[in-house]
Amino acid sequence: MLEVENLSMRFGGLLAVDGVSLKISDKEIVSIIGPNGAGKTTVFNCISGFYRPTGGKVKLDGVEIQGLPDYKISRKGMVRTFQHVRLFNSMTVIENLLVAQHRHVNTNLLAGLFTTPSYRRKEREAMDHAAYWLEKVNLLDLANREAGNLAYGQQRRLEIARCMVTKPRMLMLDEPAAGLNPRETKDLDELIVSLKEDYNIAILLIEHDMSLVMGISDEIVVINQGQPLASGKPEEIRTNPDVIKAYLGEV
Ligand SMILES: Nc1ncnc2c1ncn2[C@@H]1O[C@H](COP(=O)(O)OP(=O)(O)OP(=O)(O)O)[C@@H](O)[C@H]1O
Repeated sequence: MLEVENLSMRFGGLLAVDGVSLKISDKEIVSIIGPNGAGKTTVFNCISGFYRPTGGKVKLDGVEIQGLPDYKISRKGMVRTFQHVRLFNSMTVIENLLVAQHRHVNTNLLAGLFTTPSYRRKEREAMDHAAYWLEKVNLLDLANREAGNLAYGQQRRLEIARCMVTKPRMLMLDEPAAGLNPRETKDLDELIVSLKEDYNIAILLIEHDMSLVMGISDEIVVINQGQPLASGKPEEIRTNPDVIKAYLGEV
């Protein structure tokens, strides 16, 4: 589905990403790991259209999409979360999901002004869809709370629901377990696996929690100082001497 070939990104004199390649198929979980500052988020930013890569290709179903703006990439079904939660804090939980759906579909201004039957039907569908995903991430009871008042773990789940209401093919999660307690991490683990198994979503994950990564990934890509260090199945990565050295070097 998605192929990243020889990606590079330069910021002035710093080559933050240098020759990174990866592939992800439908219904696959691929994780990008590496020490702090390795270039993981920069890879995400290049794939999701926040940066125009300096070099390399990003292909979706064989079609090059590198350099397209983020909103066009998300309309192709590739959506992401951020390292730091970005919700509309003063809106309610459910409003956050309704806005996400509106921003994703082209809504007709006139239909909205005159509240035509088709507009009302779409509104109802959006509401049902939002409620469905709130239930799935265990936030339905909190639908009318202000998003900014939710606990941190709940905000992270709301972010995932906000991606899912747009019916993506691929979800890109940037450190979703950061700041979660063990119970919340376990719930997140189950949620991610369910998105893959039950909704056929491809998931690209950046995560520092190694037990989460090792437990759910089909494939792991390791980058170090912007460059590819290793890639393979979790058991291959766990025992790879170069990977062990890169991580020990960080401590
Ligand atoms: N917009 C930018 N301008 C200049 N330098 C940047 C920019 N974004 C990232 N960098 C630099 O690129 C390098 C890689 O950063 P990046 O955030 O991609 O790493 P990371 O692997 O995601 O790190 P972490 O695990 O700490 O989040 C770092 O040296 C960082 O300072």
